[in-house]
Amino acid sequence: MTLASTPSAGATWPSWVLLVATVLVSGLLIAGPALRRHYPMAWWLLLGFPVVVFRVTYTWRALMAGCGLAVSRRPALTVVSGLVGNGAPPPQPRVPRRGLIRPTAGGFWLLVRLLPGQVPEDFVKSAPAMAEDWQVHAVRVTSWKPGLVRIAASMADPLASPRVPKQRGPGYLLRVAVGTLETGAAWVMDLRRIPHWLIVGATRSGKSTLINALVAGLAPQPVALVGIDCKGGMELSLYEPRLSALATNRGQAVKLLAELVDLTLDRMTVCRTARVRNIWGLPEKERPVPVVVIVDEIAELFLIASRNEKDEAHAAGTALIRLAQLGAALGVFLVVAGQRVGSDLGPGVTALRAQLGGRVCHRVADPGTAEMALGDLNPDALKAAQAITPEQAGTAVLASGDGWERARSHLTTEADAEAIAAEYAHLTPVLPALLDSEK
Ligand SMILES: Nc1ncnc2c1ncn2[C@@H]1O[C@H](COP(=O)(O)OP(=O)(O)OP(=O)(O)O)[C@@H](O)[C@H]1O
Repeated sequence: MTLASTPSAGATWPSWVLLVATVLVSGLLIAGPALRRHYPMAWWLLLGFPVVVFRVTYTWRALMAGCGLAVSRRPALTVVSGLVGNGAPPPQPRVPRRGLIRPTAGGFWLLVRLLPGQVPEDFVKSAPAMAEDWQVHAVRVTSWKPGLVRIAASMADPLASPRVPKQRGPGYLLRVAVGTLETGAAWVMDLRRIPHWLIVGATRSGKSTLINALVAGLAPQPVALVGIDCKGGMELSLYEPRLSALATNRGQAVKLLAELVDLTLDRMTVCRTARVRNIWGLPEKERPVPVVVIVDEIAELFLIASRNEKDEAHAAGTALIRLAQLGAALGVFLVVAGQRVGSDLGPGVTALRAQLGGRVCHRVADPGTAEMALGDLNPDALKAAQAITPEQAGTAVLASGDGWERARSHLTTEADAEAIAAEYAHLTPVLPALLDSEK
């Protein structure tokens, strides 16, 4: 009995194999472009991914050796003395062991076990070489756990045309999907997890678009939105029907911030009386409405031109810092945006930054602003932020205590945000404590 599997040299392929292969290849040639357009994931899994797996497997050893990540098997002594192995071919160097290559929506990832003496940074340095060898858009290396690194590759820039998910209903309280992360996952600003945010970016970098997306997501929720826009309200007045209060110059801002501090202190008394540590511990009926304070152009609050302004700027800075310190537990959240944020705006800025745990850095005009936004949390993220080009408006580097990543906001135009604010104007909570400040 003969077992026909792989034809030996000189043997011809059975005609049915040739027929199936011809049908498959012609089918792919005809239906391929449509499959790729309409079912990109199926296309990627059927054709792109197997090719990539082959490429990674085939180049792994040479790549590791080329990047200096392979380790010689010879004991150091034999290398020095040349006593052993004379004439024999040298043993192959050891390369780091890799795990299964797993597909993601727009790329793949794998885990790699470090060899003795290696650290994750050795692999981070080799990421550009991996991207070149595997012909992918970018490779990111992150430390997985001691002894392991995670290598993630993306085939194309997922931020070039991010997919906008359909928003269904108001979603979770204080949680808004404002864009897409580099991994293809949703970029969610969750104010209950990270209550205060600093958003920086040069002019036309995408700050307002991000705030539009945030306001559009918060407008249908039972939250109060408060605006401080000292550029005469040019940016935030668009959402005025949905704002519980709006300050359009520094005098009003100082007053409004003082009232917000008072409101926070009142809530503190309520919590203390009820013996709970934050407003979330109160029964739902007694829980005060969460307040999200959006400050556009922080520099307008801090800039000083005369002695009189110095007192106002100081008062505004102190109130913001107090809100940031007390607010998270008492349902007051801060989103502070600015084009240029530096320590030259005054000592209050650095103190405030320390309280703003979430950082979003769009393209910036000066390295100092990127340093201010990211430097204290993730110095590695600085390079990524400085590489954002004007053509990539809306792209930003996000940093928090957990790490950093690139993301792009959904393009929410001013008209969209304005329409959403008008649609949900009836949900605007009335905050008696803020009624004194000019709306
Ligand atoms: N996420 C995005 N996707 C696509 N395009 C974007 C995105 N964000 C911004 N843009 C483009 O960049 C332009 C400027 O964005 P935006 O007004 O948000 O910048 P800005 O930083 O607020 O500028 P300024 O400080 O001058 O107000 C937008 O009109 C839009 O065309």
